[in-house]
Amino acid sequence: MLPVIDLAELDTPVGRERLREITHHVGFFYLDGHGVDRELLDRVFTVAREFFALPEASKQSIAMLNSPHFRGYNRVGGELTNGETDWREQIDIGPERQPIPGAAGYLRLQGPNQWPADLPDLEKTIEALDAALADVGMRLLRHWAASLDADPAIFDDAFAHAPATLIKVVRYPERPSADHTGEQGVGAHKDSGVLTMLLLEPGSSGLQVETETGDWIDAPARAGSFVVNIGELLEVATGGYLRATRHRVLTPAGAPERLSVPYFLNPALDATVPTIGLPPHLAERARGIELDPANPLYRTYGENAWKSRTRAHPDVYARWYPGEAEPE
Ligand SMILES: O=C(O)CCC(=O)C(=O)O
Ligand SMILES: [Fe+2]
Repeated sequence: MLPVIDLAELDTPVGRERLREITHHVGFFYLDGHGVDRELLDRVFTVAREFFALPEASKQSIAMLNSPHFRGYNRVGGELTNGETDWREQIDIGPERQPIPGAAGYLRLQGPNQWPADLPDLEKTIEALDAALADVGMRLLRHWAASLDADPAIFDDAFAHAPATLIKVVRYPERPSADHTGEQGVGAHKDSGVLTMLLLEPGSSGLQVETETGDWIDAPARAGSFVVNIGELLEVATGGYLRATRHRVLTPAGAPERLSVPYFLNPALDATVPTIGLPPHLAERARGIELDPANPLYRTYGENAWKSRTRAHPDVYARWYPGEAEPE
């Protein structure tokens, strides 16, 4: 089972050291004591169910294909990980901002969301969730910084102006279905941002996490907890001391469906996450940044995000940015 950390534990040096070691070795844990209102979390899953139950035409009216900013709905099978089709439907939501006129490259990720006209509660609920989780996420980041003997506020600047949080509301249909017998709900990947807080529907399973020895362990939902994991930018910021762990979701076999809401806490698109100068006893245990030719890691969040968005949604990329280079 994944380790459990209570947020209150992190007020002590011993608790912070535990956070640091867990995220050095495992990179994933259950977070208890986060203080986010239970009723809000229930509301998130209620509105998620309502969204997925909308008629296909309503969902398609906010298709991501309409959005040069990679926002909106993707039907089941409309997304790729490692070049393979993921078996999930989802809506991708980011900060509600105007596009940047004349923007090039990753700055084109900034822009408005698409909201379903038939479900006004979705926007309100996601807004409330964003406020609550941004607060928990920033507290965690300060604890991480302190655990690495850095200034606890070292990450604050990168998030102070226009953080590029991404929230997904996801449904994995059951397996097998008439048109899908494969296991890939979402293929093995690292998250591209700083840290992810994952809300799992109570009772659900299917998430698997890769261990240091290359085995896969199950991470079922745990009542009252979020699952937290490190993204690639924290691996980069710590020279690989903290681990951006690969994970995947198997489509539910013998269970009706699975809902999840991953919350990706990301800095501003043009922010470069500061490199943390580790004290010698930690530096000697840093593994270095994983050099995977198939998955380059960038220090600027927007570059990393552009890589992951264009790879996951080649149809959106081709429609809005024809003639640009293959996704990296
Ligand atoms: O749905 C889940 O449990 C995990 C999803 C995930 O890893 C992702 O969207 O990055
Ligand atoms: Fe993920």
